Amino acid sequence: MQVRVVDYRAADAAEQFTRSLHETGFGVLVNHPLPQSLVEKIYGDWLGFFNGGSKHDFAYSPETQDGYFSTEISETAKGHQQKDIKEYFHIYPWGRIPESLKADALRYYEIANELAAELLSWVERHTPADIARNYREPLSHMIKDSRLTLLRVLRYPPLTGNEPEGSLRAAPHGDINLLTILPAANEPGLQVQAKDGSWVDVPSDFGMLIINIGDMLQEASQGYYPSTQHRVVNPTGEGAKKSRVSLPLFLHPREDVVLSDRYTAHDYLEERLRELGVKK
Ligand SMILES: O=C(O)CCC(=O)C(=O)O
Ligand SMILES: [Fe+2]
Repeated sequence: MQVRVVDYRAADAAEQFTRSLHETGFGVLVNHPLPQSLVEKIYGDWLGFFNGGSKHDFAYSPETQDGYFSTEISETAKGHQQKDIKEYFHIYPWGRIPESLKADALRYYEIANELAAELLSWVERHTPADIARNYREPLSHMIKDSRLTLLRVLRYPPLTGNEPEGSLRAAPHGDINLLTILPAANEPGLQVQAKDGSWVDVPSDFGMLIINIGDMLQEASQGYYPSTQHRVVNPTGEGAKKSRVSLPLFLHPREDVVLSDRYTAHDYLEERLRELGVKK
């Protein structure tokens, strides 16, 4: 399996890109409109935040899910026993954000959200009619005025050598939401699972943008767009001494959106957060 790298400016970009999403659950864009200088500034500034002590003043709220998630309470991927080796901060425009990091974070949130909405409209336009018939409302409508779209700043600390046997920076998982957009991280490690079970590196040259389908869109599209398992593997050699920073935006529908006969977005999210161990 090879995840397609598509030029955002190409005339057939939407077609190529959505085909990759249909076939693999993943797509990669180059020449996209997210400013790389802003991404790099956010990586650098937040690395400073994670290296400092004030992060503990922002301990996450289980109720609202905003704030800082330490390595101790970090997610345990669905079906796994070990916690991931990561810490992260959840940014919502209405949530708590460190004052000195706020302006850049909100600017990025807005630009990334706008691009994600455009990519979702590509997905919608390239859904076969017999599948699209079952969307309860247009996909582009599902995200309008959503308070739940979430920007996560992730920091995977350098490895100490004392990590529990078998634990990974991020164990295999599918994302919960509709669509995720993720600028390439500052270090490698992201892999996607092929249909034969093998793990394949996702093209992640610095500056590329990685997009993947989440479980909610898989549910709403009856599997036409698959939410593919992915993971972040542990580095070896020199790489093990370095932090890895990444910045996924998880595009979420409004919570009253009906995804399928089985689920509203609200019920789906609650169930998944309980499974991850970050909600009671
Ligand atoms: O850090 C990465 O590259 C991927 C992160 C991820 O898959 C997630 O947080 O859901
Ligand atoms: Fe993920």
